[in-house]
Amino acid sequence: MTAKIFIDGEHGTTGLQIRTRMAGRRDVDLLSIPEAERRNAAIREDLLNSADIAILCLPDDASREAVTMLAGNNQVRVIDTSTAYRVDPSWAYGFAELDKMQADKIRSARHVANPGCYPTGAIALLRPLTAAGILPPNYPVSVNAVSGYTGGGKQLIGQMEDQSRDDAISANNFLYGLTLKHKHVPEMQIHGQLGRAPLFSPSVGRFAQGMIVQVPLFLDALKHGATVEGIHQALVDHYAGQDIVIVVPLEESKALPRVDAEELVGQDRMKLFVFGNPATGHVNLVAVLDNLGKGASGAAVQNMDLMLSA
Ligand SMILES: NC(=O)C1=CN([C@@H]2O[C@H](COP(=O)(O)OP(=O)(O)OC[C@H]3O[C@@H](n4cnc5c(N)ncnc54)[C@H](OP(=O)(O)O)[C@@H]3O)[C@@H](O)[C@H]2O)C=CC1
Ligand SMILES: CC(=O)N[C@@H](CCC(=O)OP(=O)(O)O)C(=O)O
Repeated sequence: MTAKIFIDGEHGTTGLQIRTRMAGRRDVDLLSIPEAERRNAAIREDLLNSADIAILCLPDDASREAVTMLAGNNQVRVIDTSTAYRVDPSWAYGFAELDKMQADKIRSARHVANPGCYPTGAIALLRPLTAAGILPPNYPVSVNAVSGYTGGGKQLIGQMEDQSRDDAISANNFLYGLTLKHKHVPEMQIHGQLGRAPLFSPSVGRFAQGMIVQVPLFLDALKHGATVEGIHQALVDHYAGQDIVIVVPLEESKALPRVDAEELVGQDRMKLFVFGNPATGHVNLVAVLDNLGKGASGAAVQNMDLMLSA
C-alpha cells in the first residue's frame, strides 16, 4: 500500500529537498500543491486532511496554523520541521539516535518534531555524556557553530546570492544571534539534558550547505577522572548498532589537519569527532553534518520511514 504524503511548504528550501529525496519511491504517493497556490489556506487544509503523513516545512506560525487545520482529525500523522513543537512533551522528538527508545517512540508517534540543524549536532555530542554522568548537570556548556547559508531558508539564500538586493549580505562569514537568545537554546538544553542553558554562538559562511558544531570542554571540570578516551568511548557506546551517526576513531581524528564543514553535503549522516590535549585537559567535541541532510530534510525522511514501518 502506498502512503499519502503532503509536504506543506514543498516549494521552500527544506520541502524541496524532502521532495527530491522521495522522487522515484513507489511506497509513497506525494500529494502536491501548485507553487502559485502554496499559501492558499483552503487547498492546504484539504491536502493536509487527505494525507497519511503531513510534513510541515513552514515557519513556526504557519506550522501551528497547519496543526490547527488538522484539529479533530485523528488519522493524519505529522512531522513538523519548525521550532514550534520541539520542546513540547506531547510531541516525539525526531532524533532517532537520542537513546535506545527514541526510534520506537517516533515509529508509533502521531506528532513528531524534527530537530533543528544546530541542536542535531550539539545534542548528538552532549546527550551521551550527560547520560553517562561524564558531563555534570551544571557544567557551563558553550556551543559554537557555522552553517551553510541555506540554513536561513529562502530569505537568507536571496540575501547571500543576490548582491543587487537592498538587504544583500556581502560578508563571507558572519556571527549572528548576538543577543544570545537563539531559538535553538531551549531545545539543546532539554534534549541534551543540561542543567543550565548552553551559551550558543552561531555563524554563517558563504557556502550553501554544510555545518560544523563545536562543544569545547575542560577535562578537570567534568566527572572526576574523565579522559579524552573515556569521552570518545561514551560516544562509541551510545551510537553502537546504527549507521547514521558515525563516531570517528580517535587515531583518525589525531591525524587530521582540518575539518571541512562541507564534508557531508548531500548525505544524511553525521560525523562526530573528539579532539583532545591531555597535557592541558582541553577537549573539543565536533559534529559535521549537512544542515539540509541530517539537520533537516534527511532527518524528516528518516522519521517518515520509521513512522511508515509501524
Ligand atoms: N533550511 C534549513 O537548513 C532548516 C530549516 N528548518 C525549518 O524548516 C522550516 C522551513 O524552512 P525553510 O524550508 O528553510 O524555509 P523557506 O523560507 O525556504 O521555505 C518555507 C516555505 O513555506 C512557505 N510558507 C511561508 N508561510 C506560509 C504560509 N503561511 N502558508 C503556506 N506556506 C507558507 C514559503 O512560501 P513563500 O515563498 O511564499 O514565503 C516557502 O515556500 C522552518 O521552520 C525552518 O526553521 C529546520 C532545519 C533546517
Ligand atoms: C543559518 C540560519 O539562519 N539558521 C537558522 C536555523 C536553521 C534551522 O535549524 O532551522 P529551524 O529554524 O527550524 O530550527 C537560524 O539560525 O535561525
